[in-house]
Amino acid sequence: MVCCNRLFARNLRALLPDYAMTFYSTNDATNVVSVQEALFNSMPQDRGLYMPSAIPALPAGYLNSLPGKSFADIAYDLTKLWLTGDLTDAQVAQLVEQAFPFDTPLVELEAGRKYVLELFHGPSLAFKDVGARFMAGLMSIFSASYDKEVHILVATSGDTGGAVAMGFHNVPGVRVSILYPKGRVSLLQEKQLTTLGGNVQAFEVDGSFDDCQALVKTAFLDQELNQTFALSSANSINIFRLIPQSFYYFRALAQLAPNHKPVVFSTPSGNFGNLSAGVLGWRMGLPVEAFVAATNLNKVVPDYLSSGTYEPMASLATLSNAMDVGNPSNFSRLKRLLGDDYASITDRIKGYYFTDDQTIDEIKRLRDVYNYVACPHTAVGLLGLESYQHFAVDNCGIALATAHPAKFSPAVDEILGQAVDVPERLAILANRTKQAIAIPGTFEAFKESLLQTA
Ligand SMILES: N[C@@H](CCOP(=O)(O)O)C(=O)O
Repeated sequence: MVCCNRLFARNLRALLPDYAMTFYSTNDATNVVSVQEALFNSMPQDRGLYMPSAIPALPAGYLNSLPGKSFADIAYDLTKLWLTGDLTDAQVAQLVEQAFPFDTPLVELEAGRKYVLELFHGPSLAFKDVGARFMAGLMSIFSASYDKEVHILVATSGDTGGAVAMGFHNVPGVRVSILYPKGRVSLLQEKQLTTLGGNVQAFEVDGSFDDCQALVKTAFLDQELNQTFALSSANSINIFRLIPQSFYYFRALAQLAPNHKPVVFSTPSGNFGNLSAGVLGWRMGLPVEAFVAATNLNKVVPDYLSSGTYEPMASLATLSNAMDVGNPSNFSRLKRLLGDDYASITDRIKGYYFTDDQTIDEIKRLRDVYNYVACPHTAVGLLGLESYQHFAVDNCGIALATAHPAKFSPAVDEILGQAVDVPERLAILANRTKQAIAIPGTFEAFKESLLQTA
C-alpha cells in the first residue's frame, strides 16, 4: 500500500476529491501525497519535509467564537478543517476524545501582560503528548489499510521519547524504537523511555541527539530497512505531529480576556517543531504580533535571525537538555511557512538564547517573584519573553511551559533548595529497571541492531 501510494503520488491531485488535503515535499513541489502517505511515510525519499498543499483558513467569525472553548472543542474544529475529506465527523470526535483527555491551562503571572501556557498535563508531562497522541489515534483509524506492522523510529533529546512511548504503548500493529543520547537526558525522562517494555524498545546511543536524528533519517532512506519494516516517524519530521501542536496556541487565546493586547508567544525551541506549529496557526488566521524563538546555547536559529547565515553546529549539552539540537529539523519548514524570505522571517520571529547560569537565575526568580516553579525549558521561554518585552511593552506575552519541572528532578530541586512535587505517574517510574540496547552512534551498528529485532 505504501509503495503503491508512492507510484501514484505525482498524479494524486487528479485522483483525490477536491476537498481532500494533500502534502508536497519541500525538495520537490511535484511530489504530492495523500494524508495517509504523509502520516505513515513521514519523510519524502527526496529528503525534504512534507508541507500542506494548502493551509486551511479559519471560517469567518471563528476567532469571536474562541473565548471559553475547551482544548477538545478547538481540536475538533481544527481537525475538521484539516481532515474533512479523510475522516467522518464521528471519527474526528472519537480521535479528539481519545487523544486529549487533558487541558492546556493558561496561568497568569502578571495581569494582562505575562502568562504561561502549561502544556504538561498529559500522560508524559510534556507538550509532546499532544502530537504523539493525535498521531497514534490517526494511525489507528487508518491502520486497516496497512497489512504490515508499522515500525516507528523516533529520536529524542528527552521529551519526545516519553510521549511517543506512552502514546503508542500497546497500540496494535505498531512497534516503536526510540533512540536517545547516552547521559544527555534526565533520569526520569530516561525511565519514561526505557521501562515500558512490550512494543517499545529503547536504543541508548553513544552520541548526541543530532547523531540519533541522523541515524533515524538515514534509516528512512535505507532500502533494506524499508523492505523489512514499514518505517514511520513520530518526530516533528512528521507533519501530523505538528498540526495538532498548533491547537494549543488557539486554546491560549480562548483563555484570555476579550480585550487583551496583541499577543506574543515565546516558544522554547530545539527542533523548532513547536514554533513551526505556532506559525502554522498564524497562517490559518490566529492573530499574533510576534513569535519569540527562545533557545539555550544551541543557538543556530537566533544566530541566523541576527546574521542571515544558517550554520548547523555540533550540539552542546545544557541544563535544558530537550533543546540540545544543533541542526533543527524544522528550520526549512519554518522558513517555508514564512515565505522563505529573510525580511519576512525576521519581521515575525525574534530570537534570543540564554546560558545555563541565566536559566538557573530565572528558575529562582520565577519562584521568588511569582511563586511559580518552572522547568529549565520553560524558564528559557520566559527569559525570551522578558527580552522581547524589554523593548516592546504594549503586548500580552505568553510563554509556553513545555514540561513539568519534576521531570528535571533532582536538578530543579537543587537549584531551588526544595523538593518539587512529583506527580504519582512520574514517581512510580523511579524504581523501575531501565532496559535499553546500547549502541555506538554509527548507522551500521544501528541497522544491524534493528534488523536483529525483525
Ligand atoms: N526536543 C525533542 C527533540 C526531538 O524533537 P521533535 O519535536 O522532532 O520530536 C525531544 O524532547 O526529544
